[in-house]
Amino acid sequence: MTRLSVNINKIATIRNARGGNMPNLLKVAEDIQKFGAQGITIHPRPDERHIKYQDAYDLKSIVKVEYNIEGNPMDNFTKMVLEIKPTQVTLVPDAIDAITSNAGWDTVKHKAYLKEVISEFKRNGIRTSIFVNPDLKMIEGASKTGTDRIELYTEEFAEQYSLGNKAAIKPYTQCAILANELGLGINAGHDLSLENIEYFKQNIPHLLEVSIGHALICESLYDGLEKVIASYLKKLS
Ligand SMILES: CC(=O)[C@@H](O)[C@H](O)COP(=O)(O)O
Ligand SMILES: NCC(=O)COP(=O)(O)O
Repeated sequence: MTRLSVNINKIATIRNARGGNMPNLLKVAEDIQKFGAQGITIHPRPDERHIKYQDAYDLKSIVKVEYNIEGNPMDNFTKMVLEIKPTQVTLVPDAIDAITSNAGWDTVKHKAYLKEVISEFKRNGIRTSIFVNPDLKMIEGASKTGTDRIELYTEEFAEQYSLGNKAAIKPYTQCAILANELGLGINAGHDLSLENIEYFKQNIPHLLEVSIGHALICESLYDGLEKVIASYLKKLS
């Protein structure tokens, strides 16, 4: 089974548009869990344009399933994660002003740095995952950082799949096979959707978890969160 972790950044985006508390992020997180999602993901960014750091703290007592916090391990972020102690931290090498995540780690170049931050999180009982492009060298590099898992960055797959290029799955499959051989757990995310998730799941062995936000919230505008989450769960079972 592959677990579904729902990224709720976009709920906070809508809330922040008016400065009030509608929609109520905590209530939505509770409902998403009630609808069967096995995880809640947030990706607070330094400008707090969607998830605010305070949200990350407030969610701690609300999230009863896996709590996954994503971000670049800069000082404020690291301090917050160490205080909250979520189930998992996913390290993403975002630039401060990135519109959204747009690259994985260079796990060879940043091996020493990643090793250091990963060991600090793990010492505190937090599972680690690092965001990587589907590149065998980066998977090999990841295995030398001590991380528990990798998150395959799926934007390129999603883009190519939408254009009809199903062969774009190949590097992802190869990376999943290698990651599993090297003892790494496999997560994936970015631009996954109801359209592409089934094909992705069928072609990625040992896929433990997907985190999905943007498309899932857009799909829910038409069909509602409960129905959309049920559709993902069916495709991931
Ligand atoms: C790592 C990843 O792919 C997602 O967390 C994505 O970056 C969502 O972030 P935004 O909602 O800010 O686009
Ligand atoms: N880690 C990926 C994530 O949390 C959601 O990405 P997206 O579905 O919003 O592109």
